[in-house]
Amino acid sequence: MKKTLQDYLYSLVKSNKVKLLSSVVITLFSGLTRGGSFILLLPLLNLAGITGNPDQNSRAFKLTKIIWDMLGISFTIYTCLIIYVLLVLIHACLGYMKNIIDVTVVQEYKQNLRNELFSAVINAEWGFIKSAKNTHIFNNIINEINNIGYSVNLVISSFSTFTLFFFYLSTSLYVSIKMTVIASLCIVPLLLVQRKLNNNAYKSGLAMYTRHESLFNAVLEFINSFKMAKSYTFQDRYETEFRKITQQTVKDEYIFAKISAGTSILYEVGSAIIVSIILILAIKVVHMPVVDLLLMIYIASKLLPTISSLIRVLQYTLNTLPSYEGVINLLHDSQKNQEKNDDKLPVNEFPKKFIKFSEISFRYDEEKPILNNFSYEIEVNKTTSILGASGRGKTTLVELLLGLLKPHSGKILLDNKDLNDVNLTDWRNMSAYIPQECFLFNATIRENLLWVKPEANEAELQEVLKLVAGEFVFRLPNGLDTNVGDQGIRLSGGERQRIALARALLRNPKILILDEATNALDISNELIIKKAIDNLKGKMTILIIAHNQYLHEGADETVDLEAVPSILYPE
Ligand SMILES: Nc1ncnc2c1ncn2[C@@H]1O[C@H](COP(=O)(O)OP(=O)(O)OP(=O)(O)O)[C@@H](O)[C@H]1O
Repeated sequence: MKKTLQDYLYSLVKSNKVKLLSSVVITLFSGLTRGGSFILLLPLLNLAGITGNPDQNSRAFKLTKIIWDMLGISFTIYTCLIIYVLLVLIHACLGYMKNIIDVTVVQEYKQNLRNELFSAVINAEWGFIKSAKNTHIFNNIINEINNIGYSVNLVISSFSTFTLFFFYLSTSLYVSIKMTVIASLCIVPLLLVQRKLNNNAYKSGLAMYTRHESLFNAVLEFINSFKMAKSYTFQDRYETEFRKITQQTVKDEYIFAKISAGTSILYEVGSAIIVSIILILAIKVVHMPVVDLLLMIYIASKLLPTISSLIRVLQYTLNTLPSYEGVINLLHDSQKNQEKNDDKLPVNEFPKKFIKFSEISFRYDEEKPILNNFSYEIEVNKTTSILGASGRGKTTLVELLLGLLKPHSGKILLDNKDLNDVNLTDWRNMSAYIPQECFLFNATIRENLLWVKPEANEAELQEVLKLVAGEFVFRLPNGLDTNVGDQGIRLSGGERQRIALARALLRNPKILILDEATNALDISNELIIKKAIDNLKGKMTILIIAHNQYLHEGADETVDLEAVPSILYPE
């Protein structure tokens, strides 16, 4: 906890040193002007005769007089009031500047952290992303960083409380060292009790972090399975589950509120006791002058709340520390699993002869090997069918070929280049992969198509749509400008697949991979797709995975994973 807190504060300081320093300097000046205006009140009371005749022994009076003499102005009630108003004006302007700087620091800190995390996640290996939980990534990027932002805001705002704390402390020391030491000793027991509350604040933050993820999970799972949930009439089940989580969230918040309120009580009562001790000692033992005694009480009544407010900032920071831990852990894990491309060989040309799986072994986990010493050679510009029962590893094979997954041993050769040594961006730019669940953005059909080739013209779009039986688009009232809804929900499954196929062809790939890409189509549309694929034969390398037999008809080669003895099938 202590180490993470240090790392968090260090990351904050490192994030924007100049602005943070400006904020501290402004806070210092702001504190001085505020303190100055407050100190002036006592000599003013003296000068007005409210606290009796000017008490020449009062330290506050002497200090003000020294400053007036240095400024070369006469020490009257009028000059005191003019300086007082001026100080308040400067204080307000500095406060305005500080607010602007603080907001910028918080927003820039959040923005940098969020950008860094997003970039690390998006550049991480597919194998890592596949094993991570979507809601974990989603919650950290969206929610937890906002949470950290609130804490950053509080930490920065506490600079002014810090300045005030040091100001009151030094004034208190100036007025009476003895009394200040006694008051400080009285605070020690409060700080000891406080430690336990701090630990509880961190633990409650951990519980809240887990709850946030459950909440995101519940919402996302419901959204993703909305149709199913409705058709199975499971709304009640979802609702009960959701209510349970929100109820637990309220409990977590309640626990932290209790910790925070407990701290307030501790310091409120503690302050009253300390002020009473100071009063008795100042009157009965030290025999302080009246003005200094008033000043001392005033300082104590101000100093103790600043300590209490600093402690509450610390507590809130500890409470949000699990958010920081979560974000940083995801960031580091993603960075450890980055796809490294910079030092790899560029792939300027598609392989001329073959793509070869050479003694490939792969498993997701130890007990479940998918491929074991698998070897196979795909001839370039040929059409290869990949056969095998469900769960045999057909998609895994394709993901290995695209470099999305890494084999545990063996090589994938592009002619004689090892896929491991080549630039994967170059390699993937030559391919078009249409997975089982084709993804469409919540945008128009045109925007979905242009995603792969922004410069494509209208004729190109129409051509690829015609190739894959996509003419239905032209009959839609808004044609290519029809919005497809979330994940293409406003289209039928078959229509979605045809758009995805058109998109793949628009890319003009060197290798086309169809992974159950037509399983939602009726026979007549599938025949049109088959004809389109037949027309592409010989022009590009094509891999077909399909449960439907006749899509494989006419393929140049067939790899039947059922018949490959070197494959250890999962049980
Ligand atoms: N991320 C993962 N973690 C663990 N096991 C996985 C993971 N992804 C896939 N598998 C397992 O690996 C095996 C092969 O999966 P794969 O998707 O490659 O099969 P497939 O032949 O394409 O199946 P289908 O025809 O049903 O799509 C399956 O048993 C699957 O459960």
